[in-house]
Amino acid sequence: MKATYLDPAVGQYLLAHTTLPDEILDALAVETRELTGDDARMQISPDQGSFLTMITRLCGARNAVEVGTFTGYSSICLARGLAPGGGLTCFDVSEEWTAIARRYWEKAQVADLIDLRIGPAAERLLELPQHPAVDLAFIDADKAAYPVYYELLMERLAPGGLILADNTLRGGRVADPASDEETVRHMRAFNDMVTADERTTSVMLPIADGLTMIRKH
Ligand SMILES: C[S@@+](CC[C@H](N)C(=O)[O-])C[C@H]1O[C@@H](n2cnc3c(N)ncnc32)[C@H](O)[C@@H]1O
Repeated sequence: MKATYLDPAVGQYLLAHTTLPDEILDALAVETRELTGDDARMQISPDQGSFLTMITRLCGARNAVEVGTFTGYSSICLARGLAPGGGLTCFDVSEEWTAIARRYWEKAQVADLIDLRIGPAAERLLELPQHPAVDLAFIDADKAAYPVYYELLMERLAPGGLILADNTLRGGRVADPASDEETVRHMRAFNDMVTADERTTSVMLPIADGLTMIRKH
């Protein structure tokens, strides 16, 4: 349970009443813990994975983008929600972590739907054409660069398209005036920028570590 600001009993109840991940995602979570140790905390939570599949499907997304793939959990969830004929373009700097993702894309039978671009996402996103427009994008990489990813994606987003930004609550610390961590300051600045953006409407959801849904007008 990633939502650390929730009462643990409520968190367990919530998980018990959400569609569970399948054995492929469970195996990926176990292998990620074995191979990456503490870095495994970066992986999205099972309830968030179910949400990503559902929202991708509800949007009818055909052209989806992920910034921050790690070992592949969220990319499998996004790919599973794509409309027929759709595709997902993934951006990450790590060959090592995404090699695990590639293995699990094969197991999940979504490898043919995913195009992985290795390198700093702020540079590689510039190569993404404006057409076809992006229907849905998930941002889950280095927090300082969220505003850059947001602008690059907004330029490529279809009217009515969605950006989902992860970790926008930082364990609730964004709302704690005593918290002065660098990533918390970055996330407060990003959240303020999103709220002030008149091109969009947004909703901050208290799922996992905070997930903001931003819809372009
Ligand atoms: C929080 S993890 C992503 C977790 C993933 N969404 C999942 O469900 O497992 C963040 C990822 O962002 C990647 N990353 C960090 N800085 C980056 C950059 N400048 N460009 C592209 N990817 C970056 C890291 O290599 C890491 O895999």
